[in-house]
Amino acid sequence: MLKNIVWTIAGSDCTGGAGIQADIKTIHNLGSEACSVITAVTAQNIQGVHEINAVSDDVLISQLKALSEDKRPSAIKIGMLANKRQVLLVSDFLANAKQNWQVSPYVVYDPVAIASSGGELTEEDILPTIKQKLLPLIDLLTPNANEVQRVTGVYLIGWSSLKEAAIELIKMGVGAVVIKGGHIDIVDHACVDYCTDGANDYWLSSERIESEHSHGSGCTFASSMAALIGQGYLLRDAFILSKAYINQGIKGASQYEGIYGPIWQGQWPNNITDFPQVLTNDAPSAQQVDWQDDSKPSDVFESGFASVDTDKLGLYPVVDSVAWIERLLKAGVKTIQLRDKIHQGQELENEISQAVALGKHYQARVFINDYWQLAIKHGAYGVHLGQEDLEDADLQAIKQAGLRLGVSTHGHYEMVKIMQYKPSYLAVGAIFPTQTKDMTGQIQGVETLSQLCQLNQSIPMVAIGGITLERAQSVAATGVGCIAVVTALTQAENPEANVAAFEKVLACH
Ligand SMILES: Cc1ncc(COP(=O)(O)OP(=O)(O)O)c(N)n1
Ligand SMILES: Cc1ncsc1CCOP(=O)(O)O
Ligand SMILES: [Mg+2]
Repeated sequence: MLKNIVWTIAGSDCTGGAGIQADIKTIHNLGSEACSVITAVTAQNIQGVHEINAVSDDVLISQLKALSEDKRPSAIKIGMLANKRQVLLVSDFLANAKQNWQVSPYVVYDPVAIASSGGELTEEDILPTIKQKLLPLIDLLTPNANEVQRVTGVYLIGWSSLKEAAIELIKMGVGAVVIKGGHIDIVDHACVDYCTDGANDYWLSSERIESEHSHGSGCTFASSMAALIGQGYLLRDAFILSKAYINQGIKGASQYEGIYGPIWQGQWPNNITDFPQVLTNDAPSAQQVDWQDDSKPSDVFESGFASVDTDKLGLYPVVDSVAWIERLLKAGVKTIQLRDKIHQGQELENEISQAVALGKHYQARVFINDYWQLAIKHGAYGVHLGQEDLEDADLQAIKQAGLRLGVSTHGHYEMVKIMQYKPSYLAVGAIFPTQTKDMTGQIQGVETLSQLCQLNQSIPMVAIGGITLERAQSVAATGVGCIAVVTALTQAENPEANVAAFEKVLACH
């Protein structure tokens, strides 16, 4: 299989902990192919950088040219640029690539040299050239606190100042920003990172890990973002995965005890304890970091929602009428959802009450999609809510009424966010392209489903979207335990036979 190619344009760190060496290890270990363009050969050790040794313009250009011919990347990570000429050369190269290549590369810039412009990593002050030429070509900038302050002049003295600084950076032309929290001292016990593309904000918080081994963490983080976005992960998912990768790397670096050392560029992060918490306004983690003035603790986080009493919900048809509910319950289905997007008013209420009654009659788990008030009123087994539905729903009322709660998620970020609510199940979708609902940009694939199942071992999981009988085996092999389907039953020649066939596949896992 062809791997996704990622370039790193950066300086060599002879200790191997940062720079191009850290980038290559990260990109490779996260499953992409790493190509390198060396800007400088630094001589450094624990005491500091002794020499920069920028490569000549010709040497820089020849590397870019050679790789352009047959190793075009999906993403490029830029680190150390040693002087103004290098900034100009790389900017011209990127402008041309973005305009003329068939697939425009996603460019991540870790402005590692900015804080020391004219100092230990650059020959002269390169900041004005970077602002003028390079930043407008950058899709994602990953500065730390010092770099933010140097570029924007905004001092990070409260959480809102991160937003303020990011807006300034986006005005300078970058597509998105991650402000890394490692050097932000607004709170001392947590490390809070902020990501925005100007339209959406993502906040993560991890317990601060006290360590002497953080050399190379900025290079590693930016390379991880480039590798993951190059592989097709959304910004928010690359963000949380990269943060987990850094946490794993700092914890895993203990073999260098006693000296200032590099973080570990390990394998794919699949341990939930390495993942940060997603900050939401009402979550306990938000209180712990004094996140927003209006954030208030919510009781909803104190205990979980009612249990579905199994970790494998089996086949889960999602249907739009009482007639389908009755037919499939008769066929032996034990978990089913009424997803009625047509009826309203009294007709809708009648559908819901009949669906609930059928569930009781057949001793099956009937979930109601969207209409949580009517689900409570008619004593449904549970409700299923999407991400947007959650904003308006009274989760405490659903919990107090004893209803189970299922929630749709689309990737790592949303899954970790929703895990805080301890719902009765977590649905992941769409696994494959589907005709039933517009899921553009949200196709997860079996590999991501597998990663998510490995990460979340505490809440039952459901896979949905484009799952046919032929694909059921590969989905069930992820360990998901429940397959939700619409058309694989409602458009089947023999739905009853398909129910039995799906159940057979699921029973083997
Ligand atoms: C099991 C299951 N998973 C996901 C969905 C989608 O729910 P939602 O995101 O609320 O979208 P709509 O179904 O309302 O269009 C689901 N219904 N069931
Ligand atoms: C409701 C929903 N949510 C995510 S994908 C989807 C549709 C699944 O339908 P199908 O099984 O026909 O692909
Ligand atoms: Mg919904």
